[in-house]
Amino acid sequence: MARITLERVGHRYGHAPYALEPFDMVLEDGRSYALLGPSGCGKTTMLNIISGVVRPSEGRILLDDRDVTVVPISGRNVAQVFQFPVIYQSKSVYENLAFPLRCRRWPIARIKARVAEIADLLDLSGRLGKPAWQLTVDEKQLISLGRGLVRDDVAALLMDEPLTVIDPQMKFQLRRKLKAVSQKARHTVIYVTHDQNEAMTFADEILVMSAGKVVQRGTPQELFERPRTTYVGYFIGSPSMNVFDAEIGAGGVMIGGTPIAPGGALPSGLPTSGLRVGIRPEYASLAQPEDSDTLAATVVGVQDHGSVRIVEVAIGTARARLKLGRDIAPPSAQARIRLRRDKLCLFVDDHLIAAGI
Ligand SMILES: Nc1ncnc2c1ncn2[C@@H]1O[C@H](COP(=O)(O)OP(=O)(O)OP(=O)(O)O)[C@@H](O)[C@H]1O
Repeated sequence: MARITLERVGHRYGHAPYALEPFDMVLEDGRSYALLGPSGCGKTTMLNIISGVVRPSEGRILLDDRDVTVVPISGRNVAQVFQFPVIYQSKSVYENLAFPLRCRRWPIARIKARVAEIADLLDLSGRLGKPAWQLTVDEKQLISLGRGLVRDDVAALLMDEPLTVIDPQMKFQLRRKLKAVSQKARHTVIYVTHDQNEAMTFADEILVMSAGKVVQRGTPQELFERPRTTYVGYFIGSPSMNVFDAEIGAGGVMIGGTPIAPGGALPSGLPTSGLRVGIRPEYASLAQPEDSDTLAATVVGVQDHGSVRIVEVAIGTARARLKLGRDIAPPSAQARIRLRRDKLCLFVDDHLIAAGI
């Protein structure tokens, strides 16, 4: 496996604006990374630059200490799995899985053992003798995944939305298996997805992208607790972070004239405008009678999500959502809301300046 270094790598397609703005990044050997962001933000471009499908218009790429910027895909020793199955239809499942190993001239006994291991992991053991064309589309995609995983000597394993065609019931289980096998092999994995749950369960670190830039990288917990911008607050979490316009007054940070963290230590030199407060729906609750510094809210709607209820409220002109356990009775039309002050995020011009006040 390899450490991947991107030095001032940027890319434009022809004369178009940057699809990927020049940036520096090191992806550590043996870790798994998810590239997460909306359509068109540059995820696939970054993946293709790392694989060698796209030559960046600027910058250098290194696999460990080897500069591979102009080395084509065939010379980079990377495995790829795409959104849709890429397999040999006329070959058997066994032959499809064994093919990358035969190309590396592995001994037959070792090939058999490795194919058996991967087939077992992906529940393909009973179908090894079948021609691939006889399988369903999600079974074919399992073969593609198997072909990506079967070699344990690749520099990196690159996956572009690999579970798109997989049955939703199977996705969760498969994500766990993919993570287990890549951890065991100490693969350096880069996994492109739109789906934050997929990113959170699969990756050691998530790279959140927006408009050709990596706007934050971190563990799922770091992105959840300390989003560097309101964009990351909105993008990570379900429902997304509540963000309110706020002001500084005699009572400290205030929302619509109500102090929410009186006496809290505030960063010095706060501007008088552009201040916003973010709170995750998980950290907002219905206030108890003894709570002080609570916000008056009008309940707008309640959605039942099985194990939790999402309660939407209006606080002055702002809207917010709360995530309440089923053991908590849904509120009546008027409610008071408490925000956990240790979980408040303070943003100036949409950039985080303090978490917990
Ligand atoms: N071959 C190409 N030629 C010209 N422009 C391209 C090409 N491939 C991508 N782009 C443009 O580059 C930008 C980034 O695209 P990219 O496919 O990397 O984004 P993405 O985040 O992977 O999107 P999606 O999730 O929809 O696949 C987009 O504006 C896209 O239109």
